Amino acid sequence: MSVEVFYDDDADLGLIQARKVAVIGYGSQGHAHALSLRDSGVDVVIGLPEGSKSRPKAEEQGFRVLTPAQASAEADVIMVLAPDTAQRSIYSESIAPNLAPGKAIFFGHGFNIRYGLITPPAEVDVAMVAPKGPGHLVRRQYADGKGVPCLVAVEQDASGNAFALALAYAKGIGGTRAGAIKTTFTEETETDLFGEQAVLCGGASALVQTGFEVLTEAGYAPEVAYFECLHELKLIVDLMYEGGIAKMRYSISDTAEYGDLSRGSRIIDSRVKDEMRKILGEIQSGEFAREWVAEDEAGRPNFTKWQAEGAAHPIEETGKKLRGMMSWVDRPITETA
Ligand SMILES: NC(=O)C1=CN([C@@H]2O[C@H](COP(=O)(O)OP(=O)(O)OC[C@H]3O[C@@H](n4cnc5c(N)ncnc54)[C@H](OP(=O)(O)O)[C@@H]3O)[C@@H](O)[C@H]2O)C=CC1
Ligand SMILES: CC[C@](O)(C(C)=O)C(=O)O
Ligand SMILES: [Mg+2]
Ligand SMILES: [Mg+2]
Repeated sequence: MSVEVFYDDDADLGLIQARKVAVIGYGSQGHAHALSLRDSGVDVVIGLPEGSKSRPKAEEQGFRVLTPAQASAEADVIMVLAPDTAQRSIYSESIAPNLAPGKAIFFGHGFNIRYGLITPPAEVDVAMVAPKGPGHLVRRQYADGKGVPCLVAVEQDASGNAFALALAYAKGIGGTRAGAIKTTFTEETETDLFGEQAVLCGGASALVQTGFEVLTEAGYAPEVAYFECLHELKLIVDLMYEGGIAKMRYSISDTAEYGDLSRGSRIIDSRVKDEMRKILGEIQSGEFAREWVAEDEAGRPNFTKWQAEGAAHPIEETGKKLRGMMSWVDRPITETA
């Protein structure tokens, strides 16, 4: 195998249990890391600004909540789980003044290090534990005795022990139950951005919406179109998750499999592949990062407009009505945060 994968037996939980961890941010990833680390016997404090919307939740869930600066001052390991676009100013205002030799700064995604927005001093460890899944499922899997795979990387090894500490952290959130893969900040950042833009989020959302539009514009019932293009996608992807595309093809009918084999490449054709390569190029050159930082600094005008357009898409109304009748869809992501 070309990568190194680490499991529970390879990680020493004692290394992170011996440290105090400040989790900066209590959103999707922050709540999952904080709750699971605490369940793993780690001393955790939360860093959130006064007036943060997340403060009541973290306090209700039994955490000491300090400002990011206070939490960073107390902790030995500072895990930055605030939005990527907020991290640069949090770092300069609250974290950097509280760094000292022997401390470690951790990230859940490499964006700010990869694009040079944060440059920690040489005397601290800089590492990453990046779960390959949404935070609410990171927590749910941990609570169910399972785990979400993580990418683990060290950018700066001041202590000589940064990788072992990062592996210990990954174990504390269940990552080494599923497998922690050793990588670099660059590989994690570029593949993560590519995956979410081209395949997992951008690609999948556009595929689902477009399929729904084609069926409803042709006069088919929105409910039928919803089940066909969105609901059933999970069931098909579950089979891929369990046994790859081969297992999915084993389970579907021959008719579906012939349609898959003969038509799939007409949908995802060479034009789509060229566009994917272009998107990867924008990530590698830093063009996407510059665009996103500028969009955020301008108050996110396009982000807000596109978010509203997505929310107003007819598939959302149809889905809301149908999901209201599905008693088995009973684990809302709001149950943990
Ligand atoms: N979402 C995911 O599943 C994944 C995320 N990641 C990475 O994890 C990191 C966190 O992302 P995510 O969990 O989605 O973030 P969320 O948007 O879900 O949560 C962000 C949290 O940070 C808080 N916050 C906002 N501003 C500040 C600030 N100035 N100081 C301290 N805390 C602040 C927010 O509080 P408030 O409620 O007040 O806004 C909120 O609690 C990112 O680096 C992301 O790329 C990595 C893998 C998957
Ligand atoms: C797929 C989106 C993601 O990269 C993730 C959940 O892993 C993110 O940034 O939220
Ligand atoms: Mg990701
Ligand atoms: Mg991501």
